[in-house]
Amino acid sequence: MTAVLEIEGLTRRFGTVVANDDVSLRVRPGEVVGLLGHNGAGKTTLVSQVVGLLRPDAGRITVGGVDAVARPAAARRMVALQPQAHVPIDGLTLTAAVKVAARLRGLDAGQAGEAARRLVAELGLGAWADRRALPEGRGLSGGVRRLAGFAMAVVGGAPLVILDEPSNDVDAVRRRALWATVRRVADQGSGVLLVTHNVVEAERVVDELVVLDAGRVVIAGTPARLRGDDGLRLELHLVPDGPDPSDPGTATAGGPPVPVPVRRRVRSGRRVLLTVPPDAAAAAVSWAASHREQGTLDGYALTPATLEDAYLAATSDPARETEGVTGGA
Ligand SMILES: Nc1ncnc2c1ncn2[C@@H]1O[C@H](COP(=O)(O)OP(=O)(O)OP(=O)(O)O)[C@@H](O)[C@H]1O
Repeated sequence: MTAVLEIEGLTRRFGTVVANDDVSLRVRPGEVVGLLGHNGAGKTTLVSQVVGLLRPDAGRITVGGVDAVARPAAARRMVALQPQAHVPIDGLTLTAAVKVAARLRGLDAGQAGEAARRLVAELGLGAWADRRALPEGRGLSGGVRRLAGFAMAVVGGAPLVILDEPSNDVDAVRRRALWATVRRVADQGSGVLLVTHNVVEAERVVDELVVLDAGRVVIAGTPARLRGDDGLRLELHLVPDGPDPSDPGTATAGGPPVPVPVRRRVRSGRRVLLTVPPDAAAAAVSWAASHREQGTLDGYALTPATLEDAYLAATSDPARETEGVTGGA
C-alpha cells in the first residue's frame, strides 16, 4: 500500500547539533507508527519538518504523494497535528473547539457537530462537553485541554494524523479511551505517527516503532520483533540495596551470581533489568527471593519481556550501562 508519510534520509542541523541524522521512516494508511526517543532525540524536529515549520538540510518528505519540502502548504492540508503544547481554545466550549476542527477538515455543520459529540463521549469527557475554556488555564483542566487537542487532531479522519505526546497529563481512565480512539482512527484508514517517550504505553497501540537516539534511527520494526524474535523472554527487574548482586564483579558479597543464563543486563539508575529465558523463571525468582531476604535487594519482579529493555539498550544515557550476554550456570 502507498505510504501516507514517507521520509528518506532526513537530516537537519542546528549549528553543530545534528537533530535529525539521515532518518528514514514510513507510515501507511491504517497503521500506527510510534516515534520514540528521549528528550532531545530529535522527534519534534522531525515533526516540524513534516508540517513545513522547518526546512530539512537534506532528505525527502512525501505526504500523500506530495513533496512536502517543495509544496509544504499542499502537504499540510493532508495532516492533522496535535502539538506538544496546549492548543489555544480559550473562549470556546470543549464541543465547539472539536467542531471547529471538524469544519476546517471539510465536514458540514451537521456532521461536524455529530462527530464532535461522539468523540467527546468516546473520550469520557461528557461532563465538560459544554464547559468553556478560559484564560490562564481556567475553565478546563490541563488534562481535559490535552484531550481537546487530541480530539481536534483526530476528528474528521485526516490522511495523516500526528500526535505529539497525546497522553501527557491525562488520567489513567481516559488514557485507555485515548489509546482505543487512536486504534479506531487508524482502523478507519488514517496513518498515525505517534510521538512519545512512553515506551510502555506505545507498545499497546503501535504497529511499528522507530526509535531515535541523538538524531539517528537506532532500532525500527514491530513491537514483537523488537522484544525478541521468539517472544518468550522474561525480564527480572531488580532494585539492589547497595551493590548489584547480579553483577559478577560484586556477587560474592551477597552469595553466588544469578544461577541462570542472562541474555542482557541493563542498568538504569538504581534499577537493573535482566533478560532471562522462560525455563529459568523458577531459579531466577528463588535467587532474587533469597537476596530480598538477605536485604541485598530492596525488591524484584519477574514479568514478560517488554519493549522497555530493548529500548533502554538501544538508546544512550550516560547514567546507564548495558551489557550483552553474561552467561550463567
Ligand atoms: N531551534 C533550535 N535551535 C537549536 N537547537 C535546537 C533547536 N530545536 C531543537 N534543537 C536541538 O536539536 C536536538 C533535538 O531536539 P528536539 O526538540 O527535536 O528533540 P525531541 O526528541 O523532540 O525532545 P523532547 O522529547 O524533549 O521534545 C536537541 O539537541 C535540541 O537541543
